[in-house]
Amino acid sequence: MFFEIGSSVVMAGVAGYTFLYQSGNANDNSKIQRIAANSGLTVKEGKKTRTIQLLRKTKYDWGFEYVYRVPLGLSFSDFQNKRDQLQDGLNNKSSLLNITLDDVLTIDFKKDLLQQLKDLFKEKKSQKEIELFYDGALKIRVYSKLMPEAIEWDETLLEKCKGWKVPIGETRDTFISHDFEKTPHMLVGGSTGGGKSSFLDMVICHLLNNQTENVKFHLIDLKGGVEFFRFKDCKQVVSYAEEPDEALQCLESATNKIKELQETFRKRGVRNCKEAGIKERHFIIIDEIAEISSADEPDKEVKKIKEQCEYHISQIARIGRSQGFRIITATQHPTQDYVPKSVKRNSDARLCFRVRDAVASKVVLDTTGGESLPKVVGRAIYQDKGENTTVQLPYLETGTMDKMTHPHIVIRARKEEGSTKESDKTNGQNRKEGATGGTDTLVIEETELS
Ligand SMILES: Nc1ncnc2c1ncn2[C@@H]1O[C@H](COP(=O)(O)OP(=O)(O)OP(=O)(O)O)[C@@H](O)[C@H]1O
Repeated sequence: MFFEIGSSVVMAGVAGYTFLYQSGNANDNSKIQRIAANSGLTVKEGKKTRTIQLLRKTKYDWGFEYVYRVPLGLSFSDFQNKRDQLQDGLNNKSSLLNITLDDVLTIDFKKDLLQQLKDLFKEKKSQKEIELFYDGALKIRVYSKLMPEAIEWDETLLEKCKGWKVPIGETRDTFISHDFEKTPHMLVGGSTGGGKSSFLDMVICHLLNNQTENVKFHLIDLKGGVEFFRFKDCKQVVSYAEEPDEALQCLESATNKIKELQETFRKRGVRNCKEAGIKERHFIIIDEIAEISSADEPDKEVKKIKEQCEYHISQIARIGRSQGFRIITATQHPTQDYVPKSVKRNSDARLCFRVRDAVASKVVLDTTGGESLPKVVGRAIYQDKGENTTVQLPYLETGTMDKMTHPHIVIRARKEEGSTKESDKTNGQNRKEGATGGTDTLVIEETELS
């Protein structure tokens, strides 16, 4: 009897909170409209003052999507500028609870009820987060669960992402990865400090560990080597560049290899590396592609080099996939000038960190949204074959990255003393690729095994 009364009280309490939560949702539309009106998102038409008008409301697992007609005279960016007001307004009731029937069923009535309720309420006390989109109508997504603000990389991700998969991150309720075998080329864009290079580093570490024997890297680090230097002596790195002329050598050697393979495939009557039984995959990774854009280059000679780089990038993106070549390009300046059309056309995967404005978002994603991401490092919109998902990327810290890289480092041949830094590196690489004409004096190649 006592148990029945107790459990009824508990259920009634929980139901009360659940109602509060649900009615919170029910009120979201009127709140959004009030916030819009109070924060000046209105236009005057004669004597009337107009604001947004609800067209439809749809419930999803993650929350609700409200679609509004925007009065003439207001633009999407007017709403984006008021994103914080809209979100804060929806959260001004401090105790919104997201408790479902499943949560209630987890309560064990034989144990300390009060403690269990306290724990449940603590866990379920939720804030709402919003995202804005525009496709002729204003869409406001109200998420009932916050995205994680930071995720530490851990070793279980190596198990979760087998084959040619790499982690992308966590959504509000699931983990997603990217499969370079299914979608080979990727464009990564976002303002400075968003997490682009850290993502590229994580991709390299994953593939070094999960595809040790099959992966080949062509690393082009135009940020002065600060990002990829730790990988340059890895056995799997077949070419490495820090300057546009070195980048050209890297890219040329990649296109030559593609053409060589095309010829072999033709002779063997096979269409691609899968049919040819080739397990090797080449990753050309370029961190900051804007640095090899010919668009604003004043120096004639350098411009020529950059134009050739663009030509090779375009070739690799267009014809490389059947030969097992994948290209990942990253930029903090996503503009039409800096991202070659062929890269965009052929990169079915996109990763867009927060960008300055809708124009930049459209360059990366072909749609707006990247400019409305919250200012959270590692937060991005992942797009695979046109479908967008907001994710929080895991962060692989430097110490762990070094530990993962260390077993793959080999001692390379060094060039004669007095050689320039650039030719030193490329000669070492060319020798590895089998090119002739190097003047190396020392040939040691020692692999440290884990
Ligand atoms: N997923 C993440 N989660 C948390 N912190 C991160 C994440 N990724 C990067 N960071 C932090 O943000 C810093 C900047 O990241 P990163 O260098 O990758 O940015 P970026 O977009 O490449 O910037 P830039 O274009 O200026 O080089 C890192 O040094 C790290 O401290």
